[in-house]
Amino acid sequence: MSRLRAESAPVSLRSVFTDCDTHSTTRRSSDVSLSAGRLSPNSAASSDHEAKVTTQATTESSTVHPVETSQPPVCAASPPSCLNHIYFFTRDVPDIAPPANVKDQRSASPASRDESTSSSGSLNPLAPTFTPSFPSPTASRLYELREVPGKGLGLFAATNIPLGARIICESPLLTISRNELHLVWGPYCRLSNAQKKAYDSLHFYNPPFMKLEQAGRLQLIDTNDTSLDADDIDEIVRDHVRVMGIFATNNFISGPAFAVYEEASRLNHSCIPNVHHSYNPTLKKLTVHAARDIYAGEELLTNYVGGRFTYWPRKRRQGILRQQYGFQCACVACVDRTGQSDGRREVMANMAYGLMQYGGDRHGEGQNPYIPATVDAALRQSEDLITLLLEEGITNIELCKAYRTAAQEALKMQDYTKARDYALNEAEVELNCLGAEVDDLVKCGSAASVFINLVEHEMVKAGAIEPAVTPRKTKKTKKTWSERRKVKREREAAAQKAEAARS
Ligand SMILES: C[S@@+](CC[C@H](N)C(=O)[O-])C[C@H]1O[C@@H](n2cnc3c(N)ncnc32)[C@H](O)[C@@H]1O
Repeated sequence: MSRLRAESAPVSLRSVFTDCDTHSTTRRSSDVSLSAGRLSPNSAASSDHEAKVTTQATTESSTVHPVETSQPPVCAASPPSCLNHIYFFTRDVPDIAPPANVKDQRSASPASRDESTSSSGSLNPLAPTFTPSFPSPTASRLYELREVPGKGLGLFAATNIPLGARIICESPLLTISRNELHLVWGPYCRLSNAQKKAYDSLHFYNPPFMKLEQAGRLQLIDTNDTSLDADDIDEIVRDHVRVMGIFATNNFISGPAFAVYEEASRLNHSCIPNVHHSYNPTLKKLTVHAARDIYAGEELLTNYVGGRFTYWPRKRRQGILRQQYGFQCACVACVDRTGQSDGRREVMANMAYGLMQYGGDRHGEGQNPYIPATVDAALRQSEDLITLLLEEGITNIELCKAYRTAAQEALKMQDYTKARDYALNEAEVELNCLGAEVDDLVKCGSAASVFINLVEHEMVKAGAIEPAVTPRKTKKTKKTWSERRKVKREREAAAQKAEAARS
């Protein structure tokens, strides 16, 4: 997570949206969503809110990029990432670019489909309904902390958790405003004793590239205290290293800041996560949602390195995780020696990059067989990307982005029904990953609900649907799409509960 001088680091997720700077760090078009949004380990995954907007290819996890510099150390993880709501393909995605000798592997892809099945065949990406199969849980606490062999502590489902359920909604324990680890000491000293105890109990890792000891000593030079002897200095440096190392290993990108959480920082990593973490600027809390149905007893696993890292091959992902967090990932995707997972991810990277190039800067055109030649081909490629994501078990913000792209291409083809269906799927995934409080995305114009309105507007213009009857103006404001959806979900959950009680 932490690194020295993160500012110079690559982009963060947050920076994904240039023109929507409510949470400035979070969205900027040139970033892709990287990771979970932590500076360090965790930072990658989650500033989901941020992640949604970005491009798919460029992001980095905040934590993950070590910066070679002689500056004082900082948070590694941070660069920018926030994954939360940011998604979308933009133009600037060099990191995801396929190598120059890229070959068209579509035909080799396990999920490739032939032309005859392209839009409506058995791999129909419209099929998923994202409907949870468990009733809403009644337990007040959905998870418990347990030891996990080889991983330290981790969080486990204490009950069956349905897709989309909010598992954690937590305020930060310690926050710093920039990704510079030396900033952690001040806020740490201001914690209460109980908070310090909680902080000190979190996992400590000292990533060698962060040179934390050097950083601690530099901080002491600043104090210029001549009364300290060598032992005092060693002890103080050890304390600084511990406090910075804990932050580096446990922080999440949290809006414009970086924060460590008492509960969420216990989440371990998987490259095929079953939960999605994201900082919610409306709630000012980190939320963790079930990205699929999770059975009681399963470990809750988030992705420390989301965004563009999603598409990286196993070795590259593992390298980052080893460097930043000091562990060897042994998730299903990382132990797959058949090459299927890596093959899928490589094809997905090429497809995502080709779609971005198609929609924007066609740099390298002619060399990249994944730049679609027509709108129809772009639609099919985005559908294939969805299929591959689903096959790989990735049901988070990257999937949102892919649905949006498919919906946009369908709209260009004036296939309004399909455009709306994909937009609705995107909205489902958004709701499952982020919850209904996406005011920041609505404000930026990137929320799924905003896009659905646009699609419906186009449908009305084309005469495909009747215009909605304009309600008489009253003082009461109209419910947003996501609010209506939330109410519907609550009703469905209540009905399921009643049904479960009856049986
Ligand atoms: C944010 S902490 C997660 C909670 C931590 N396991 C604990 O005991 O508090 C990150 C650290 O957890 C461990 N970890 C996370 N995911 C892991 C995985 N998939 N395999 C092994 N260790 C993992 C690594 O030591 C990593 O530095």
